[in-house]
Amino acid sequence: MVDRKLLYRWCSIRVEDLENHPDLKLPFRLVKNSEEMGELMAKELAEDIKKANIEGRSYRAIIPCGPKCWYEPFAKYINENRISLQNVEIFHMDECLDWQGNLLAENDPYNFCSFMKKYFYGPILPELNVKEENRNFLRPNNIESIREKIELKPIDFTLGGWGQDGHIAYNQSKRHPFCHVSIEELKNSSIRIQENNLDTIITLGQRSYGAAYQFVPPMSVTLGIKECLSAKKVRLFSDTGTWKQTALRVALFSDVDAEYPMTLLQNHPDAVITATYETACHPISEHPEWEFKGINI
Ligand SMILES: N[C@@H]1[C@@H](O)[C@H](O)[C@@H](COP(=O)(O)O)O[C@@H]1O
Repeated sequence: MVDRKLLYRWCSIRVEDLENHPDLKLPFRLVKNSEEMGELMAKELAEDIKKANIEGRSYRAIIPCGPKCWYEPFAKYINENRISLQNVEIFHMDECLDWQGNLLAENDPYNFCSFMKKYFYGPILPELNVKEENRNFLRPNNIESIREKIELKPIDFTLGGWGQDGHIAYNQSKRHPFCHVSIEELKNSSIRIQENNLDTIITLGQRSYGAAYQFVPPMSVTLGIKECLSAKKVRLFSDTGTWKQTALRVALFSDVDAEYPMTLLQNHPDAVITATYETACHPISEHPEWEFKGINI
């Protein structure tokens, strides 16, 4: 469990001092805003695919539903530069489910598959687009076949975001009173269906529905940490501000800790975290006068 005194120290670092901070556990990039981040995400993935095309090899990527700022620039970059995605295989990292573990309604805002069809595949020119059979959406009934497909060949790139507890895909901190998950178990976690944590549901309700947590899907199917971190490159990005600020500090400065799954990125040979200025700020760093008993007094 994260030590509160350490957490206070990490959250006290001014945003201006984060990049190149001597205590960083892994590379960190700061970008101005969503626009700059979307362009960077789009270009990094597109250029990596272009390189694979030139080398004449197929390309496999795990991608998220959110951050959302990169879909439009990605399609634009692909279309304008005529980069073919015909040899690309995509694995979608997670999907939301209802309380019985079933898929959501097609137009539910948390139906990741519907969203990705519309905003990721939709604007890409048909002759360049990823083939239908290479679009791997996670569903409650295809866990084994997706697992086998992923194990078949290495993944080139994992592009992702993170959640309030530093979850990658939906690999949340396991807070069950009777079931404890060690760092090693978390690291080897694979595709599964699960109940989402209460704090995940509350924060999603707050950000999407004016705190109406009643509309937030309570379950999910997710790639495990094992699949997500199996990629040669892992790039996590966030532009969604306050609900990601503390997880970012923990990811950047904490030792590996199962309470914040993102800290496992430290064990990856080529992982980079990128955040917008707003996401990298922290209220504690802006208020050195705040007093917390037993922590700074
Ligand atoms: N489980 C999903 C992740 O797969 C996604 O990457 C993240 C993006 O969040 P945002 O849209 O705030 O960047 O949201 C949730 O945590």
